[in-house]
Amino acid sequence: MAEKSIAVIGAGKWGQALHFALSQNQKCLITSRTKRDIKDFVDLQTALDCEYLVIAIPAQEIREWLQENFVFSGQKILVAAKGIEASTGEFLNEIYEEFVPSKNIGFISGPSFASEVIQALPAGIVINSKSKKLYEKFAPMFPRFLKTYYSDDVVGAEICGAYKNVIAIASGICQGLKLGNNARASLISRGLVEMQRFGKEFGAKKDSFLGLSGAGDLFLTASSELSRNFRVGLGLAGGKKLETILEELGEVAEGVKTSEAIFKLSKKYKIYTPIAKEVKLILDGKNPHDSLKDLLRS
Ligand SMILES: NC(=O)C1=CN([C@@H]2O[C@H](COP(=O)(O)OP(=O)(O)OC[C@H]3O[C@@H](n4cnc5c(N)ncnc54)[C@H](OP(=O)(O)O)[C@@H]3O)[C@@H](O)[C@H]2O)C=CC1
Ligand SMILES: O=C(CO)COP(=O)(O)O
Repeated sequence: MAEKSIAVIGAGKWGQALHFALSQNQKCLITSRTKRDIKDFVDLQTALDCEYLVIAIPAQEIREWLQENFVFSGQKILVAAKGIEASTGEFLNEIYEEFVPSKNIGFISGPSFASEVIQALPAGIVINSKSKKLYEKFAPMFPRFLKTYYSDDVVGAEICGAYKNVIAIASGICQGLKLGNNARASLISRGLVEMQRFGKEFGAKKDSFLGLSGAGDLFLTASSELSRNFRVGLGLAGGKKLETILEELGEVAEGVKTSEAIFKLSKKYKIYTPIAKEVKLILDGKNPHDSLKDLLRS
């Protein structure tokens, strides 16, 4: 293993932004499934040989990718994805724990649009890990424009990052239907309560929902057209088919599949999650107007 070396795996929007950020303080390599003519691009094996890895492969794809490509040999890993596996309802930390010991892994959360990070605009992110030592190793690798915080609430951060994408879809629908700012604020704040209620069932800490990982990322994503999930909501409100919306987007919107996972988990554990449920029903074809009426009117 090449000691102190770092690589980003997955050169999508977020992977490239993280590569840019991590290249400020040290040399950072990058690799992806599709070869690209970009600075520091290497083959997968060269990246896997690095001591530090940042993995920016979407949640629904990661299990298969790990099974096919990854052998643990002491690497220290940060997971950049935000989502819950729809086929099993498993959180990313549960998937990764089959491959990586918990002291070697952390999860990035917090409000951080790739398009702003890649312009070196300031943001606060949280590195969530059972190991503070891991945080202390990664933190100095980030540039000053990304202020890093530590939390040991891995499951809380994961639920915040995944759930806010679903609320962002609902918020985009609300905006697309022109229901007004009051309605949108109601939806976002009820969404925060819903996320927290869901998280409680899995041992998440309340504070995570009130800080950068929860409220921070929710307010960002659920109120901006820079969010892919918010744009999915706008498209649904405009009567577009989901397939068309995703094709036009050309990037991942994790909230779509995550709403399925939340629906499943809520049923299994009997958790009251009305917004996520309506998002799932809309994605399955329910009229968005009827859904939002059901949610917002008494
Ligand atoms: N964009 C953002 O602002 C932020 C995104 N995130 C999260 O980061 C994750 C990635 O998002 P983002 O980079 O924006 O998404 P993109 O859609 O831009 O890119 C996803 C990348 O994942 C790679 N990929 C997809 N499927 C596979 C697979 N089966 N095997 C290997 N690689 C695969 C693709 O690589 P290739 O193109 O080489 O085929 C693609 O470039 C998501 O979970 C997202 O929620 C988190 C914070 C901010
Ligand atoms: O997680 C994000 C910002 O923190 C990005 O959100 P979208 O995937 O909706 O664009």
